[in-house]
Amino acid sequence: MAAIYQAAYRRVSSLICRLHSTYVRKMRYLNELKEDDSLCRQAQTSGTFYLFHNLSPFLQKVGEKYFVPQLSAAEIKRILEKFKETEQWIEMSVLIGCSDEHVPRFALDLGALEKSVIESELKGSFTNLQKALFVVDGKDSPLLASAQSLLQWHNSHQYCNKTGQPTQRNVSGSKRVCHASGITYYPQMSPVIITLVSDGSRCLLARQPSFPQGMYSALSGFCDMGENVEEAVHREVAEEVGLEVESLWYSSSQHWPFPSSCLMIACHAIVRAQQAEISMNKLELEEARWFGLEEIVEGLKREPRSSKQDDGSFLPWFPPKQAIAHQLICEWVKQQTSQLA
Ligand SMILES: NC(=O)C1=CN([C@@H]2O[C@H](COP(=O)(O)OP(=O)(O)OC[C@H]3O[C@@H](n4cnc5c(N)ncnc54)[C@H](O)[C@@H]3O)[C@@H](O)[C@H]2O)C=CC1
Ligand SMILES: [Mg+2]
Repeated sequence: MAAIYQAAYRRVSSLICRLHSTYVRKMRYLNELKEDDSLCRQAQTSGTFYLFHNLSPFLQKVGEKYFVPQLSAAEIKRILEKFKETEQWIEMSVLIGCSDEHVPRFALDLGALEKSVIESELKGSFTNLQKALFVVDGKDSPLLASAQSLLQWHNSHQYCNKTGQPTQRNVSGSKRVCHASGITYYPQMSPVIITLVSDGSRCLLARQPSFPQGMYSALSGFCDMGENVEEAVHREVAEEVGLEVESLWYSSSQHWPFPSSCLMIACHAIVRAQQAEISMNKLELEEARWFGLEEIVEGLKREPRSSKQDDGSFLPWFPPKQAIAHQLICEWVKQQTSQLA
């Protein structure tokens, strides 16, 4: 009897497994790789690798386009042999995802090896992440950003905060453990709110002194300990421009690797048109002002290069489409235009 139940159970389980979508199977496989060291070690032999050098990703240029090559384990071994290094280096890679066909993807930083040798061998160049994110295909930039953030996290968490002893990573790189204290460290992100404030017909954009000339963006700020998203939006708007938010709603979120792993939580906020006088915090901002719809539409068309005028001043332009600030601004334009229609 028990055997009949077992057989029936196996049939139902395998049917459920087949019914699972490609996405669900992929996520379950990735989770297994994170947890199971021997499975992950085996996966490294059949996976593909994104290369980094001191946290700069490796890109290849074909014509005017930049690509992020995925190298096989065999190609990595060939490069390592050039340096008379062993394939043990592959163990320093971190798991960053997998294809729909379950080919795992890893990121590996070869920062200790001579950059120019790798570049000429693989015919490409290690490019600063800030530049790389804006020149590669849209689907590759989130992958590069999260891979670099994870590599950076490992670099800065080599030692236990409590004992000062070296921490040991698991094979996938999803955590580090201090065996002396038993503390497990997981990769961290800092929550940051980014808010496009509107008074109903205009939106508020600001400049930090570090921004490139002419660029304006939505207000942003790190969440304080214990704060929820709504409280952080209210506080940042009050702190930076002296306004009181009446209502707000969530738009979307984005992982942002600068300065190190932020989770950008994007919201729209409304302030009362009668109480919209800006009182700017000069310690944080260089300029903050209201923009009308027309000026925003013009600014969205403007390239950073074309923003400089003959008298040396700069016309306003906004963050590129890879930044969530851009999305907030486009959503506001859509909202305003639909109101006008
Ligand atoms: N993807 C996007 O569209 C945009 C992303 N950002 C990102 O948002 C982040 C935060 O924006 P800000 O307006 O500069 O923040 P902010 O208004 O909170 O000011 C930054 C200051 O906050 C303090 N701070 C508090 N917690 C911090 C933490 N965990 N890490 C670092 N500093 C902390 C520091 O004193 C720092 O100088 C920046 O890293 C920036 O790169 C900003 C605008 C657009
Ligand atoms: Mg700020």
